[in-house]
Amino acid sequence: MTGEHPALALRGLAKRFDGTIAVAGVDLDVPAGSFYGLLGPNGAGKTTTLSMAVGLLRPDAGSAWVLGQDVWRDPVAAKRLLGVMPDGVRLFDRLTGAELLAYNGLLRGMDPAVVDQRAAELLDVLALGDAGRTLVVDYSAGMKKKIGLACALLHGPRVLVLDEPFEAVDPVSAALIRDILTRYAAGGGTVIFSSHVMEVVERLCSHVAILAQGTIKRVGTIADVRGGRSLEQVFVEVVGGRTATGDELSWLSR
Ligand SMILES: Nc1ncnc2c1ncn2[C@@H]1O[C@H](COP(=O)(O)OP(=O)(O)OP(=O)(O)O)[C@@H](O)[C@H]1O
Repeated sequence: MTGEHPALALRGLAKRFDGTIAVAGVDLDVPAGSFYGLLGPNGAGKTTTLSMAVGLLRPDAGSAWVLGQDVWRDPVAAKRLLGVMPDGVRLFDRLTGAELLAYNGLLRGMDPAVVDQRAAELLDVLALGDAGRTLVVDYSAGMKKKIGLACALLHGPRVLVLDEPFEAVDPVSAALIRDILTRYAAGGGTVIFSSHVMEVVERLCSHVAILAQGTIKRVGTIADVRGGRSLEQVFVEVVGGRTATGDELSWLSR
């Protein structure tokens, strides 16, 4: 039974790299059926947190559960429920998009006929149909995002975890991805994605967490976190940041 569990539950997740604390003890509950945005500035620890949450990076401390399945104790059960689009992880890029999808489907033990049918549909919906015979290594950055999303969706996961899905994606493709994710969430799936883009999170998400310096600074529904202000105002207040005095870079002025 997974019905009563959060889609994703993180407790005390922590990671250090060579003495630098990347993630300093993250607790988070992502309700099943929510559309969850993980916001944070560069270096906040978003990728590290999501990688530990989905079983790609072993935490120094803490635990992660997907719909009640322990990601680190029972990775196979957890990964069956998960679709993941990591950031910066190399795809097997000497394959065409269609071959990459077939490879992913067969690795997951799916029926080849189902893989073929879903792969064709995903390539078509993501406007990658014409690129079906192009090697992924020759795809643009945005096309790589889209084939990564197709790989994450292929087995019909219950929970989708996407690292920066809108980065390097043109507005038309971004709208396409938004549409697919909205339909997926409307069908009962849970989406959690990291982003720097306030408008996307504000437009799509039911919930948001703001991460800075490896800890969660704000968490809740979008309305609760905003508290009547814009998300950008809250983000800047939480994250801080230096204000230019106007004297810097004067050598750039003609
Ligand atoms: N493999 C690694 N080795 C050493 N340091 C790392 C490694 N991965 C991440 N870090 C450090 O951990 C911190 C958090 O990085 P992380 O990539 O999780 O942040 P992020 O919020 O995803 O950033 P961005 O928005 O820029 O992608 C940073 O200080 C980064 O330099």
